[in-house]
Amino acid sequence: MTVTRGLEGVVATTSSISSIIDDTLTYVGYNIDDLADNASFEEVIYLLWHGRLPLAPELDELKKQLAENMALPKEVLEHFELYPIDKIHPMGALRTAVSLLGLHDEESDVMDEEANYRKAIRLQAKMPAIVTAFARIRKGLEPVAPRTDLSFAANFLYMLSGKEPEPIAIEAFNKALVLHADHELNASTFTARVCVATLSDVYSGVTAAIGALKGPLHGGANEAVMKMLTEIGTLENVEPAIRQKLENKEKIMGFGHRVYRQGDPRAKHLREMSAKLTELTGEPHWYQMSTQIEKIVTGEKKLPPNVDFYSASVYHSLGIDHDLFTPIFAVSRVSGWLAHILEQYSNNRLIRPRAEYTGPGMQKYVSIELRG
Ligand SMILES: CC(=O)SCCNC(=O)CCNC(=O)[C@H](O)C(C)(C)COP(=O)(O)OP(=O)(O)OC[C@H]1O[C@@H](n2cnc3c(N)ncnc32)[C@H](O)[C@@H]1OP(=O)(O)O
Ligand SMILES: O=C([O-])CC(=O)C(=O)O
Repeated sequence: MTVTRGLEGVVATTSSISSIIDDTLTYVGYNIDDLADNASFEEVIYLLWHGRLPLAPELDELKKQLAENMALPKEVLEHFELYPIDKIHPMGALRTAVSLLGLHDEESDVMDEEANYRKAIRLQAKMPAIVTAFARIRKGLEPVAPRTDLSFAANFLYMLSGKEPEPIAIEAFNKALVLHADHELNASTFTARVCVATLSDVYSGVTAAIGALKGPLHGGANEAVMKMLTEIGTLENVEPAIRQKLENKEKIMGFGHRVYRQGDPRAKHLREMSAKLTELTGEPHWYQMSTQIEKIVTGEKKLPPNVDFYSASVYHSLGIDHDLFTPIFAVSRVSGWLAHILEQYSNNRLIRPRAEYTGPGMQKYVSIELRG
């Protein structure tokens, strides 16, 4: 047996959803730069789920279905009262709420193609309501009901703050959702595919994926970036703090990537947004500190920033609590998870690799009184 640590470079499936070839990311053949500059998140959802861009009536229909399915069942809203909401991480709450949603979906275990598509719509639509309701309830505020006249991006910001968002905030948030939607066989998407390849249900696949995204080596890195920026605090502190971290062999959050070598094509869009938004909020130091960190880390370690690095200062500038950054990643990435789940069902085979055993050789069972 040859063991490839972390499955690096192992091709585990075929997929027609997204590809990373020579550091270029495409969704169904469309370059991410093109989509980031032009597409609405709803169009991207359609693209990932149907393998083509929608015609106008198809997009209208998807928007209508999403809008109709955004509100949460009362059982899910009420469950936030069951735990000390101000002490838990919102990714834990999201993971539990999605699992609970499955219990209140009569079609949860219906395994035909159409039922699975309907569940995909319901889950995609309800993720923003879960994250924003959690964020408000823990501050003693009432959840805000979604509005059918707002886009997906605008609705998220509206449900979070209770105020109609500015056009620039909607544009930035839509772009962030487009950039995070899918990414080939990343850890959380692989998790979702492994789960549903046992012919388990859609809710189980997404619940498992949320668990995988939560970790700081994956989606949890965006929150960790903001923590690092906050701890460093000022532009003057950047140089000594980062050099110290590198000397201590600490990982600098938001840098490096398993697949990209020259750089993550999504980072430049987020860098640009970070420059614009931090200027507008009167906090340009977050952007200046970030570019300074990038200069040192790329210079010293040849490691370029990934999608999580500049998204931190972008979300901060939109007034979003730092521990909601990873749940927002999930609000976008669930579109990719669902596309992969539907693709997995359509051509399923159990995913079950092998492990090379490195434990002790054959041993004889000794009864407990004779051990020691
Ligand atoms: C959406 C996303 O999931 S994007 C990734 C988000 N995660 C992060 O930003 C966390 C920081 N980055 C990392 O931990 C890694 O770069 C990962 C997890 C993204 C990729 O990891 P891998 O491909 O497994 O690379 P691995 O962790 O083995 O690193 C290889 C070498 O580069 C170094 N390295 C990798 N990333 C970093 C980093 N961010 N800072 C400092 N050194 C790093 C490692 O220390 C290691 O050095 P060594 O060979 O001297 O021991
Ligand atoms: O692909 C990966 O390994 C991680 C990543 O960038 C993503 O999930 O967007």
